[in-house]
Amino acid sequence: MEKTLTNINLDVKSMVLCSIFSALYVVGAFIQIPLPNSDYFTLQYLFIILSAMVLSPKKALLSVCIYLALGLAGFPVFAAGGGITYILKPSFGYLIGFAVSSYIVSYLLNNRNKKFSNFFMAGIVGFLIIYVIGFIYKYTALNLFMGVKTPWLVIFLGAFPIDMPGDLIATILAAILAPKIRRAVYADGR
Ligand SMILES: O=C(O)CCCC[C@@H]1SC[C@@H]2NC(=O)N[C@@H]21
Repeated sequence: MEKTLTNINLDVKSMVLCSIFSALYVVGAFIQIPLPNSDYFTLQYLFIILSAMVLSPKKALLSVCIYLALGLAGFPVFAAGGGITYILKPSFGYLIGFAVSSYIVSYLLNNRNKKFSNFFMAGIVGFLIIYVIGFIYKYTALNLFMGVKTPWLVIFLGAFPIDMPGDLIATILAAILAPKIRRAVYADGR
């Protein structure tokens, strides 16, 4: 299809947004409360879900991949630093979950009515993806890679009192903010 000036403008706009979100994941990782069992309450989740609600599936995934590449290359942009050995850390599963959920949440919203309930439901799917992948990885990392015997209940209870309620509130916040950001950014009502 022929590229019009408007198409190019929109593309530049979403690429800029994509980079802004990658930077926000870094900021989100710095705003944190360290918790037991290599867990951290951070604002990464809020920005991941928000970007998935605002960007197209490929752009949302790209913004997370840029972030992961920066961290794995050694920049201390994750909650506990960075570097290739970060893949052995118990919290790395959440980072994988960010990539998977960013694509799926955005995909679920494609061509959907942009009402709060659709944003919220898609966000809840993202929440479940991040926690399921995060928990399985954390269990494997602690029990197998690090040899620290940790039952599933301890993994679940570690995230239950602070992370999960915080991220449910973040999902609501993202579902409220996303339609407003989309209206401001996409003049074509996407
Ligand atoms: O090591 C990292 O950078 C990833 C940290 C991930 C923290 C997870 S995301 C889901 C849950 N909610 C939080 O606030 N913390 C955990």
